[in-house]
Amino acid sequence: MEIPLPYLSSFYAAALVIVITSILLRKILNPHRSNSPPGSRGLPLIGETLQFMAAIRSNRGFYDFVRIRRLRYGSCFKTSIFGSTHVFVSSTESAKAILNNESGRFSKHYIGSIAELVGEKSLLLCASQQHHKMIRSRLMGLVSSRSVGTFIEQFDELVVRRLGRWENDSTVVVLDQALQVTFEAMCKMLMGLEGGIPEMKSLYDDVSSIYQAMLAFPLRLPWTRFYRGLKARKRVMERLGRMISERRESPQAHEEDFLQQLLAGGEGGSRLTDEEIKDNILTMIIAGQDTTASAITWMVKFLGENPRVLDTLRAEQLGILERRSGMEFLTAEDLSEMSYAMKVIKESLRMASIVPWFPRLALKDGHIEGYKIMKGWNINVDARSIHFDPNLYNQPAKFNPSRFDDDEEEPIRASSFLAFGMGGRTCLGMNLARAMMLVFLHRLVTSYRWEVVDSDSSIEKWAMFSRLKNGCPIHLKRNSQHTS
Ligand code: HEM
Repeated sequence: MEIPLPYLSSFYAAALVIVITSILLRKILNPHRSNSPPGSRGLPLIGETLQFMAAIRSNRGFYDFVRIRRLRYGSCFKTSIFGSTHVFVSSTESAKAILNNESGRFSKHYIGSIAELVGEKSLLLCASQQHHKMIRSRLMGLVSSRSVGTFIEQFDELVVRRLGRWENDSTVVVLDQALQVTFEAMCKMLMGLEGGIPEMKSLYDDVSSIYQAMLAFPLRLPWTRFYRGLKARKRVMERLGRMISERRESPQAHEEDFLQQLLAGGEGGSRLTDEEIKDNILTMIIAGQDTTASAITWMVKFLGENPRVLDTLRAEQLGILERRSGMEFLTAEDLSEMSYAMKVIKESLRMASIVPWFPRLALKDGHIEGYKIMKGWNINVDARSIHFDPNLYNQPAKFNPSRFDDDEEEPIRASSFLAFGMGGRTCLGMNLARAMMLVFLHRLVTSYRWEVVDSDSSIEKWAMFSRLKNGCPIHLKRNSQHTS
């Protein structure tokens, strides 16, 4: 049946009047919206949560949700996820203002499910500046130059042992190897746990379940990912609780690891509570293991795809290997000589943008990039977009470590490189992360030649940090002239 033309045009005219009236009414009833950042709030109540969840479950990764909207709306846009308004910003000026937070207008804020999984006493979550300062100062012992020095040698021992087990002419999955070695390193440093004991395997599985639950829909039903994460957290907390009790009963029986330092208390008798200690040990494992392992995996992939860069890197690393011949494990001094490797690391971190955005909460009404921001909104600094901004990085999609040369005409400014964040919440473990990446790189390029077997760049579903789905499988040939 055909609808007569006059009816059709009056239908369209009526629809147009309704749309215009509703836009005008919304502006009159809610004056704040007029200067609000562009973007869609999606459906009533659920907003754009379904689209966000779809991105998490896709092979393009959860950043794709942000990327699409950034292209559609520009460098500052808003959306609504899990019942809250989220604003994403990607100019370096806004990033500096928000992350340095001199105005005190912002605090750190994660979605509730993450807070429940890592624990409310975690450094990652401390919202009050004073509480954050206290916890951070107590955790600083982990990254003192003495601790980092000891850690480098311990980590090198673990890497040498692991790479020594790889068979010539075989294929290994870099992500699996890196996750295991970074996990062993964190457990050794934090709790004095040695690899190979059965406890480590169950701890590894529990930490993986917690990680996998971080972006899951927060449903507490026994078959859900979130519920499994909460159960795993409970087991980790119980295990840490038992460890703390044993150490209190016989303090001399334990070596000087980080847990022991925390139990001993700081200068002036300041101590963290058991809850603070447990939440922060878990935080360090999660923050330290997954990020660093993902970064190592991307780095190996980028190097495999850029043979010239790999040749320059190998020449530098073989030079260092020869200079230190006969010495056992790498030291902080050795790492300080790895200037090209350091640029490879920076470039890999830029391109991988492991932590793609940094979440904050607006504590007051205010303005960002000329738009009105309301108290209680989530403000996210989109670091990935800054890392790929062609005004800041020439040919941003090209893997080019030399862009970090000191004598570059326009050196890269601190606010353009946000791999470890900026301001008071800068990554606590960045020196450990850099050290792990340098050590892994040194041993890999001096012991093996490799080819990336599967160049697929799909992102792992549900991953909180950007991780390659195939884990980057590489085929290895032992470098017979230069084994350590
Ligand atoms: C390549 C590896 C790593 C990357 C890319 C990375 C990245 C980041 C970033 C971007 C932040 C700041 C987030 C924000 O401002 O919202 C951060 C914070 C943090 N990172 Fe890392 N991280 C890495 C490794 C590590 C390691 C090895 C540890 C510990 C052993 C660690 C512990 C932490 C902690 C505790 C915080 C919270 C700091 C605070 O709020 O004061 N990270 N990390």
